[in-house]
Amino acid sequence: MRQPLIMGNWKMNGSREEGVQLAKALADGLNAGSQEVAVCVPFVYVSDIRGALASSPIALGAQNVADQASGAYTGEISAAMLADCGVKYALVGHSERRSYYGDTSQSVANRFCQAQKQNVIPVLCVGETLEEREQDRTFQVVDEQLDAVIDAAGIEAFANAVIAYEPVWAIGTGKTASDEQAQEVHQYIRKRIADRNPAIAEKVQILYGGSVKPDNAKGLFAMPDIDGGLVGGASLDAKGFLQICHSV
Ligand SMILES: O=C[C@H](O)COP(=O)(O)O
Repeated sequence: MRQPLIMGNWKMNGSREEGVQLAKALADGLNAGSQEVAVCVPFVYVSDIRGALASSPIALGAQNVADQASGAYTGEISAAMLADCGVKYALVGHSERRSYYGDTSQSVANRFCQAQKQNVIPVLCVGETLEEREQDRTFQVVDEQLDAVIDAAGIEAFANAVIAYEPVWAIGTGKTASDEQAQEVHQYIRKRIADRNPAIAEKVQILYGGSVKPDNAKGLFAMPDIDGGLVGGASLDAKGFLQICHSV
């Protein structure tokens, strides 16, 4: 049985004070349940949010991690620095990183490996654009994004990683994949992992991301291969995010 995981991704939003208030509201409002909850916050607020979450089970995540261990890489944040600040998860390969900042499959694979070396759990984001879906290339795109990491890190690395399927056309658009559309790709990803290692496939959490809201979370999370959500916009509102967390 896989533990459900609900992860908020605050992206580049909010002030320090707003982040602390949001974290405190989540800590106060979260009912004990079977699910794990995490928030991926802006790097500069990691320590403040860590303080606000101190007495809660909510885990801390980062939105990216450097593809190198240390050195002259101006502006980058290493996995060791994240670990040092109590960060448990780091997103790698979010579509906004791939499309706006040129993160390649190779650099995503390097980020994944760097995170694992420091015991930060990488959350590998994969997903197709609308154009790719319309060209019937969804599975091919997901294969390429997954394989780059499997080739670099080895399939065993997925025993300690999370995958997030995020169709780019559903991110921040209000258009959610239907429960069945999302399940189809999640099942495909799990099968792809199972072809190499069935035990790891059974265990790996695969989250859905793309306009998850309080009113669609329950249906998505009820699908057999959807183990929770990576929630963007709706994670900025404590009441709505808590409703999503309580939907599993
Ligand atoms: O990381 C989260 C995803 O990009 C989804 O964002 P969204 O819930 O605003 O569509």
